[in-house]
Amino acid sequence: MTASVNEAANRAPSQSQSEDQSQSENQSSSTGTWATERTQATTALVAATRSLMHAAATTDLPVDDLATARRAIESVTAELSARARDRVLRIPFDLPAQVRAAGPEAEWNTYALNPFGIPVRVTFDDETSRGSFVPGALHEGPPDSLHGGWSAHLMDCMLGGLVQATGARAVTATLELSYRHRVPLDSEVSMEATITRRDGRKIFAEGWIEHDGVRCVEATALFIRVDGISVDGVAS
Ligand SMILES: CCCCCCCCCCCCCCCC(=O)SCCNC(=O)CCNC(=O)[C@H](O)C(C)(C)COP(=O)(O)OP(=O)(O)OC[C@H]1O[C@@H](n2cnc3c(N)ncnc32)[C@H](O)[C@@H]1OP(=O)(O)O
Repeated sequence: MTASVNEAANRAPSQSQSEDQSQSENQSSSTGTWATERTQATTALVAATRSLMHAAATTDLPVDDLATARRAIESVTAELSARARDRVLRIPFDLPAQVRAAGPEAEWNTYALNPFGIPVRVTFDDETSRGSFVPGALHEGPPDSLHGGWSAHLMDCMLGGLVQATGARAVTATLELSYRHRVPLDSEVSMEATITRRDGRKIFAEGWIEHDGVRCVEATALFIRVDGISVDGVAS
């Protein structure tokens, strides 16, 4: 079951070669026909780009080699930009809900289509979600520690993704974090999110980031339902 959901999460729309591909891909997301070669290829390209970002920021090669590498990267950038969309590909809005419905073994791989976001493997169990990832050099704030802004990104994604997985069209109204301990780099951290209360359009949730049994970051958030707004997909 996990495999089939992940395959779906990594598949793309079927009209990848059409002139109007950007619109087709974004609009097809709510119909379940988005799974084709394009999203798989984009997922692989995004993963390679993430590795490139890490390598570019941490390389210790001689300076002359850096100029050579830069020219190679600029060449690939020009090639990819020859035909571009305005926005990144979006996942279907209901993908997290599909994963949640598939059971606690099924995984949602976040940010498969956007190298800027932190990719997290998320599982759902009723009104709780869990995820893990290994922060690295690109995520550093204080020395050897996760930047607090990335913690906020992670918590918003965990809590917001859980809300989305319950089928609610909602946006974050407030997100409050307590940074209790630094989050070290290069070591796996675990995360959890739970919906704690609903009150009309309001959905309250809380979550945390934990390392080695220590709860480093705690978050509470308020989401407001915006049911009148129709969305085909979301960029995560
Ligand atoms: C963005 C547009 C496209 C959306 C498409 C569909 C979305 C489905 C895709 C989801 C994808 C995942 C998303 C990931 C999480 C993000 O990253 S979301 C992005 C960050 N968040 C935003 O951009 C939200 C910006 N803010 C807003 O759009 C509006 O302020 C809100 C939150 C919708 C509220 O505006 P409103 O609908 O006019 O609500 P309003 O009637 O003023 O208030 C309703 C109630 O909420 C309370 N409330 C409202 N705001 C607050 C607040 N900040 N603090 C405390 N209470 C508040 C009010 O006091 C009121 O309470 P009651 O009086 O009923 O007790």
